[in-house]
Amino acid sequence: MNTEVARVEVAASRRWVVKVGSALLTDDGRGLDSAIIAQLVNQLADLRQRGCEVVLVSSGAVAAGIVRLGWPRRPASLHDLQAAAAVGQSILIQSYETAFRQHGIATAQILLGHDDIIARDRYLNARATLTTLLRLGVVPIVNENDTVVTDEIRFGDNDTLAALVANLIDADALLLLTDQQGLYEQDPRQNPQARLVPCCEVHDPSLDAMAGEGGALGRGGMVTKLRAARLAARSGTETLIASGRLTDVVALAASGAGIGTWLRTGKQPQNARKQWLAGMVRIAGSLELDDGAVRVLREAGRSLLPVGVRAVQGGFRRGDMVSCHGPDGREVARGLVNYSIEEARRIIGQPSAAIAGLLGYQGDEELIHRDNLVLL
Ligand SMILES: Nc1ncnc2c1ncn2[C@@H]1O[C@H](COP(=O)(O)OP(=O)(O)O)[C@@H](O)[C@H]1O
Ligand SMILES: N[C@@H](CCC(=O)OP(=O)(O)O)C(=O)O
Repeated sequence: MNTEVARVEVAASRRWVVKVGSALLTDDGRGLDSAIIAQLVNQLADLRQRGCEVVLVSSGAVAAGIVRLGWPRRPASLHDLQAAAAVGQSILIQSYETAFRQHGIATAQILLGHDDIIARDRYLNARATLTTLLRLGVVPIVNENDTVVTDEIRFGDNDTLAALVANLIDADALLLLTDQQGLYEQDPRQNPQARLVPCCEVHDPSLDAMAGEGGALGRGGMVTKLRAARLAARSGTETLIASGRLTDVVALAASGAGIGTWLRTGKQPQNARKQWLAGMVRIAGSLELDDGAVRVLREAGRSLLPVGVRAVQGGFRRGDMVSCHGPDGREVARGLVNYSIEEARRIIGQPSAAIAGLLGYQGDEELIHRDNLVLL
């Protein structure tokens, strides 16, 4: 694996997901470390100054809540953990909002479960909200919705959540900040002589034997980071695992400096994204397009508007995958549809400006947005 090429490519990344683990943020469970938060926020503000978009995925709610409630250790009971997360989440978000405000940057709290990203209709909603926030210049701060999820809080798996967010917004790079310099050939807590892996193809099977579990806070360790990097690679996102304690780690990562462990996708991002979208779900229906719609999809890479659709078939709901055919019956594209079949029947053949009048509410102007469309 050519480390130099990898770093130069990643230095060109524009859309970043940065994930910060509890181990780093809470000094291994001793409450939120405001110095680390301030430092991190300064660095993310600088990244924004370079013209990059940033989504922050931050853990730390449970650890902050435990300290606020005066509990001596992490509880075993699921409901206690959920209560601690609820207490800690507001402390966490308040700390970030205060720190980002110093830079004139607004933040947004986004609480998600894995199901919110896997269910097709919620996927579209989450994607639209996140991309709208990025367009508005806001930094979304994502955490698990610990009040309602159970598996995630049990396994403490914000690494997977960060990867799913990277898929959701087609991030160019995923930066996993933790308390180690990167992935070592063996857990350095067990073998301090272990060597750092600087760069590797993400699907290389030799990595599995290297990655071990997490520290005292009982989380996923490098196992979930490696799994997250593999998930992120589905949408062409490159992953860097690095130490959040390294001075200027974000700037170093963004300039392609030789730090941490890069896990490369080995694929063109566009191809990876299309394959991922195409292989995602079963086809729930079909749309018959007119010649004009086929042409703009193929030649101009545009979204599919209701006006270019002549007929619809199947039993699809918002967020389902549908296939799009030309007048000659040949399949030209597949994509995630913004309306159910009942709604689609009422708006096809009509200009988007008429949607509000036809449905009684203003939905998306496209039947399928170009970001959710794969040409065949
Ligand atoms: N091969 C490895 N290289 C580096 N760290 C490893 C490895 N295997 C296991 N680990 C452990 O993973 C921990 C980081 O993961 P975790 O505790 O889940 O942190 P975070 O809160 O940042 O997600 C490290 O402190 C380390 O003990
Ligand atoms: N939602 C939990 C996340 C726990 C978690 O994933 O922790 P980590 O492995 O440190 O990223 C919290 O905020 O405490």
